[in-house]
Amino acid sequence: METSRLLFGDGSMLSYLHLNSSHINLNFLPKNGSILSSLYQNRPYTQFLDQENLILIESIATGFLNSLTYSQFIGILFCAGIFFSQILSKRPKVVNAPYHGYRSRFEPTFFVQSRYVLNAKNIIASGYKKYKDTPFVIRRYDTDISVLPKKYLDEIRLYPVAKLSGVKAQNLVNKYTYTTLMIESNLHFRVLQNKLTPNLTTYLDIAKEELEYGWPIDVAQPEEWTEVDIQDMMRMLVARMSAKIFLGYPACRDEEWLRTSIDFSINMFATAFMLRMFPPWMHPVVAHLVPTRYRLKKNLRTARKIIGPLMEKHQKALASKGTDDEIEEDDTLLNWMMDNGNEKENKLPEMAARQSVLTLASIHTTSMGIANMLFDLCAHPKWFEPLRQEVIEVLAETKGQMKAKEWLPRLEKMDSFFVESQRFNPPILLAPQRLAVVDITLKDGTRIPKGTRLACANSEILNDPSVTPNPEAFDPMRSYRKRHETGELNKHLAGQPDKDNLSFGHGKQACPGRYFAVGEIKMILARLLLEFEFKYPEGKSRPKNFYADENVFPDPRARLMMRKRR
Ligand code: HEM
Repeated sequence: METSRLLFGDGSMLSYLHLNSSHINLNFLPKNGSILSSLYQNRPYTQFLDQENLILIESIATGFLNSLTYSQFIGILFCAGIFFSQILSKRPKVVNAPYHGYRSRFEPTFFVQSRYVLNAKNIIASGYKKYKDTPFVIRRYDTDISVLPKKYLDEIRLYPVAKLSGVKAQNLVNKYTYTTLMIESNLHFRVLQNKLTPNLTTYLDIAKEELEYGWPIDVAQPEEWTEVDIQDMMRMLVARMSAKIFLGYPACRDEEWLRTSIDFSINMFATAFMLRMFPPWMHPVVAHLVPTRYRLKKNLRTARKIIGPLMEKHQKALASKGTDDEIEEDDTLLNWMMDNGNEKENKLPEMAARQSVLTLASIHTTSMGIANMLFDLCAHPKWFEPLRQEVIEVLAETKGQMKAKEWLPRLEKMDSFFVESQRFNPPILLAPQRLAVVDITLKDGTRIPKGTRLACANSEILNDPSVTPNPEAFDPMRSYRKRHETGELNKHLAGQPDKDNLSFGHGKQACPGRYFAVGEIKMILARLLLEFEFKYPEGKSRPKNFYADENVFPDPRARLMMRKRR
């Protein structure tokens, strides 16, 4: 039988394991002495354990270890590693803030962290209810998160990114998901803030061209009621529209890029989620065992293959300016990034990774927003007609031209519906999230040590009766009424962060793509409402949301029935 040996102990004690293909055989030396007695000799424990007890404990331990297979043994070592590093790792928190989520004071932290994976909603909700106006701390595998009450938001938002960083608080385990570049430079943020948002309606019109192209391809066109995967359809449409504004033609028609941009987010999320379950010291090993990380690498290779020629083309176009052979090109965000990026940012691997990161931020969040609105409409079908009528009226007013500048602010009821749908289905339960880069003391003396993870319970704030009266009721015209009753027509709109609605984050670091997202969502929903009818399949109702830590998803198995409008 083939055996291998692992040396155990501290040299003075020669003990070794014989490992064969199935089970572990322990041969401890010295043979007659006991491993425990060797271990404990000259230690104070010997006062409490006589020789007989030590031998008994040793024989139980030896028997147990002998019964293990090699892989079980490694598994146990692995779990023990995780367990102890959870206990020993340094996890800064707001000073004096209580931990929340324990069932009893004897419950091991590892159990609380494990419960958080699927049960974050209940843990955050009960913490918010209990502590509301004071900070409390929740425990995730990889970190503790100090949840701040909203009274601190005005103060927090004034801190610059160098002191309270949103990007450093992202849960992407950057080193192993190739996203360190997001921390090193904010080109992806600047392009959205300085180019996309100031030219919002121009880019929405550009995106609309791609919507029209993709419509007959991605959206089923059934004459009779047909079951469809609406989430998949929406992802594809949004991926096209994003590709159009970021990369332009022909990349926006390249099936390989569209698939890659959708898959990248899934692989990134799955990789980061897996890694967060293990302590950082295990990441160099575990990262190699996570299959989605290999897919992520493949996605990045594809991104480089597709984006490389686009970058070359832009360089050539720049060189041709003012010559007789001037090269024409699309007005893309990639071009802006190249024109405004430094040498490092303009290197192909970095640019390709950054474009991929932008798809991560934009595609799934937006497509989930549309799918959720359709799920809510089917659950409350009386709202189909008012929203549809609004679209028809706006079309009539804008003489069917539907330029974004004109229709975007007019779809007020749809806007209000989205705000309510997002209240019930936030993409994340904790927003904004920040990492304290330095020690901070707030005006009331609250101390936030460097390294503390901070967040607000956005979903709980939105569902607080003091913010949203009768929060259990799905009342999609809440923000519409609020705006018209108070005359604050430019407030309470979707995508406008305020202290009571943190769905897109808060302050200067709030989502830089939010206005584009809202525009895209309205554009797609308007056309769906004009052309189709929707309902749930027989016997089905609104699908429940899924939770993974604080992230929220619609059930991926959920289906809708659709047919062309009659
Ligand atoms: C319904 C759709 C969307 C939702 C709910 C959403 C939500 C968010 C939230 C909550 C944040 C964190 C903000 C903070 O920490 O204060 C964020 C960040 C971000 N979002 Fe969005 N987002 C959406 C769509 C988009 C789109 C369409 C884009 C791009 C066009 C985009 C680009 C980004 C980027 C780049 C960041 C990270 C900024 C940074 O590096 O700090 N998002 N988003």
